[in-house]
Amino acid sequence: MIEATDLSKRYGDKTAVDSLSFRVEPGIVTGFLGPNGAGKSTTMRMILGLDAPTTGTVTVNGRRYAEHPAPLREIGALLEAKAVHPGRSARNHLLALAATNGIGRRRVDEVIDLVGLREVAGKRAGGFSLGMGQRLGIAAALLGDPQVVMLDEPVNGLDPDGIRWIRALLKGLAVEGRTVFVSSHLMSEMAQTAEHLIVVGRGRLIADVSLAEFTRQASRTTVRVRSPQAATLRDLLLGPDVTVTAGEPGLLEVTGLSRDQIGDRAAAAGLTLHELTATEASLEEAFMTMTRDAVEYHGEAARPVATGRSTR
Ligand SMILES: Nc1ncnc2c1ncn2[C@@H]1O[C@H](COP(=O)(O)OP(=O)(O)OP(=O)(O)O)[C@@H](O)[C@H]1O
Repeated sequence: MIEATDLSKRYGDKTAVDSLSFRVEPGIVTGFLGPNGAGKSTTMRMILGLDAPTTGTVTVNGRRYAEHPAPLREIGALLEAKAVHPGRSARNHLLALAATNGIGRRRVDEVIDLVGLREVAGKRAGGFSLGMGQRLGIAAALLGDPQVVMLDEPVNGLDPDGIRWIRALLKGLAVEGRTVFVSSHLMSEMAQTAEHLIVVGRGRLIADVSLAEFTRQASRTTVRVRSPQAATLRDLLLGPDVTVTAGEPGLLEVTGLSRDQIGDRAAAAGLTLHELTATEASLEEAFMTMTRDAVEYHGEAARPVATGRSTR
C-alpha cells in the first residue's frame, strides 16, 4: 500500500504538489491521472525518496522509502527517465542492479523471461527499441519481487502490441495481490487498465474514485431529435427530470429520457421524426471537464494545460 498524507512539494514559488492525501490499495490497478504538469511525476519521485516533500509524508507499506532495509523488495518503479548504460547488455544491467541489492542471479533470469527479453538479453541495451527499453525498465522494477509496483506513463510512445502487453502485465500483478500504481494523462488509457482512479490537477486531488463510479457519473446521455413538429414534441417531452434544449430549427437535445422513450412518445402522438440519436459524453470529455474546472479554480497559469488538451 502507498499512503500520502498532506503531501506538498514546492520549487521556489511553484507548487508542484499541493496537500495531496490518498491511499493506493493492494490487489487492484490504481490509475494516477492528470493533465501534463499536474504533479504526477513529482509525487512519484517523493514516493521513491528521490525528492523530499516540502510538507507531509508518503509511505510505502507503512514506512518511508528510505526507512526500508531493502527498498527494492518493497517497491519497484519505472520512472520516465531511463538509467541504463547504453553499452551494457540487458542481462548485465539487471545483474549489476541485483548484485547491489542482494538479489540472486536466478531472479534476473526470471524477470528477463517475465518481460519477454530472453532472446535479446545479451545485446547492448543502447540498441533497444523504445518498447524493449520499456520492458527492461519493467524487468528492473520487478527484480526485487516487490509488493508495490509503480510506473510513470508506461505506455507513452509504445505500439499497440506493447500497450496491450503492459496492460495485461499490470492486471496480472494486481491479481497476484500487489499494489499497482500507474500514471497517465490519458483517460482512455486508464479506462482500459485501472480499476480505481486518483485524479490530480495543478498538484491538487480532484477525485479519488472507482472507474465504475467515474463512468457512471460521466455517462449522461443526451438524445438528439430532429422533427418538423419540434415545438409540439418539445411540449410533449418536457417533465420534472427532463431537459429539452432547442438548437437550430427543428432540432432538440433531450436529457432525462432514453432514445426509445422519445421514439415511443412521438409515435403515440403521431409526430414525425427525422433523426433520433443518443450521444454519450466520452470518459475523456468527462475527465477534461473535471480537470478544467479544478484548473480554472486555481488561476490562469493552468489554463493552457486544460484548453491545450482539448480534442474538439
Ligand atoms: N525540479 C523542478 N523545478 C521546478 N519546477 C518543477 C520541477 N519539477 C517539476 N516542476 C514543475 O512542477 C509541476 C508538476 O510537474 P510534474 O512533472 O510532477 O507533472 P506531471 O503530472 O508528471 O506532468 P507530465 O505528465 O507532463 O509528466 C510542473 O509545473 C513542473 O514544471
